[in-house]
Amino acid sequence: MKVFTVARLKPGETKITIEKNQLRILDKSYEFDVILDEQTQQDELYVGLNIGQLLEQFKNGISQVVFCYGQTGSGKTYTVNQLIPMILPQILESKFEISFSVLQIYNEKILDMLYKQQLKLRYKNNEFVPENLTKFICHSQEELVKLYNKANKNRIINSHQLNDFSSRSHCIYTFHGQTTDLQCEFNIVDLAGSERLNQTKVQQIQESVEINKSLFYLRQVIQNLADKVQQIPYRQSKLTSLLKKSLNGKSNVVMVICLNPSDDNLLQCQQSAQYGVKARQIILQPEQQQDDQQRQIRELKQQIVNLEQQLKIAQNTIKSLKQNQQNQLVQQQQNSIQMEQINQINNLLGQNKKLRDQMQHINEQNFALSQLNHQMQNENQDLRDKINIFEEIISEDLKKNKDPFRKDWVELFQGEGSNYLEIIINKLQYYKQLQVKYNNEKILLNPIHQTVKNSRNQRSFSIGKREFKF
Ligand SMILES: Nc1ncnc2c1ncn2[C@@H]1O[C@H](COP(=O)(O)OP(=O)(O)OP(=O)(O)O)[C@@H](O)[C@H]1O
Repeated sequence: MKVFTVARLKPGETKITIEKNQLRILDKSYEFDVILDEQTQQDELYVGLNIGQLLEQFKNGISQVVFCYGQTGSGKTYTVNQLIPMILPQILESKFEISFSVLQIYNEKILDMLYKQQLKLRYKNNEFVPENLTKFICHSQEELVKLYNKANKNRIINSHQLNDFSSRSHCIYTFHGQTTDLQCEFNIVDLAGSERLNQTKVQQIQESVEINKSLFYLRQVIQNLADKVQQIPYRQSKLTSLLKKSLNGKSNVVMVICLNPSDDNLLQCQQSAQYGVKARQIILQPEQQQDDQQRQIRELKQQIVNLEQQLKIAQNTIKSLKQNQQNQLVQQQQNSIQMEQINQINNLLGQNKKLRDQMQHINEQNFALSQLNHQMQNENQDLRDKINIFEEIISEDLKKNKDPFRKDWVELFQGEGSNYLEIIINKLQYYKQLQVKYNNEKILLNPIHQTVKNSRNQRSFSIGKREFKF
């Protein structure tokens, strides 16, 4: 897509001829997309400039810029004045919030036409922006008309030799469209007239020098854009700086070449037409402009949402960690209680084992004791039997007056003594020892009483109820 170029002829006698979209000026031909002759009416201007389509594109967020270029008195302001009233009612019929601003560049100074103040140019986000430019938000056509008239009233107009109502400044009318995420502009640029210096009064020379200088730089920018030169010298003038965003290829551009076709202006017409032809070579790729500020706000808002979500997750994590910590504490307490219980159980088991060992030992002792008891009882019984036998024998012997210490008794207790008395004493000692060993338990039925010595140094002992003295 290229810059759309339109040639518009001001009414008047002329030698310029039109063949389809070719303009013949003197010996040269110039091709345009559309040529509007001197008879063109306002509605035909609307169609010729394709305004309906420009407005549609604007409503889709694509910026538009219409330049009116030409020598002084060629009908630039006339064209702009026809154009803007046709745009006003329709531009409000969009999804955008519309605000309106007007600025002019006069002697390289930028002036706010709605607030009458000089503005500074600031380089921001790769663009030149007039600082503090007044933008009035408009909701009705009447508001827009009022502002438009106010701006025109403030515009610096000077009478000079060539045009009694010549505008000596470049003027940029801008409709700003803004949605939450898109911003676009519809710019109408009424350039100051190019003229030859020798045709101007001396006191207006400074104005003309500045105008011609800025138009020269604009021509240079357009030449470089057409030739696809990498470095475009936008910074050389306020005009080219401000038009950078319109000419950077992302906006749709319409160039209206206004021609005053009278005979003494034919060379000027050739220069202007040549300018249009050059502009027609510029390649454009119009696209929607994201509102960087809004985009940043949106991104920041999204970041806030993300951070809030992360915060929530972190809070939940902390909560569950605390819960876990508490659970762990409870678990630890339970574990220590369980450990204590286990230790107690182990202690009890240890004690139990000791007790069982003791029990086992006691059982073994009991078993040994019962065996010993059994053995003692047997021995006791044996002894009783022997004592009974002794008693019988002794009583028999006593009856028969026989010596009770007979040798045959000793045979009965073989190995336990050499005589009856020794045998009895040994047995008594043995039973004593057993009594001491087994805690004086009366496990023995001791029928034999201890021997004692009497005053006559007689020893006696008793067996059962009997007493023996010797
Ligand atoms: N198409 C047209 N039909 C009728 N009159 C026109 C037309 N174009 C321009 N004129 C008249 O020509 C005169 C100069 O036009 P205009 O002021 O628009 O020129 P200009 O290019 O803006 O000049 P300057 O650059 O000096 O401001 C005005 O009186 C205007 O009414």
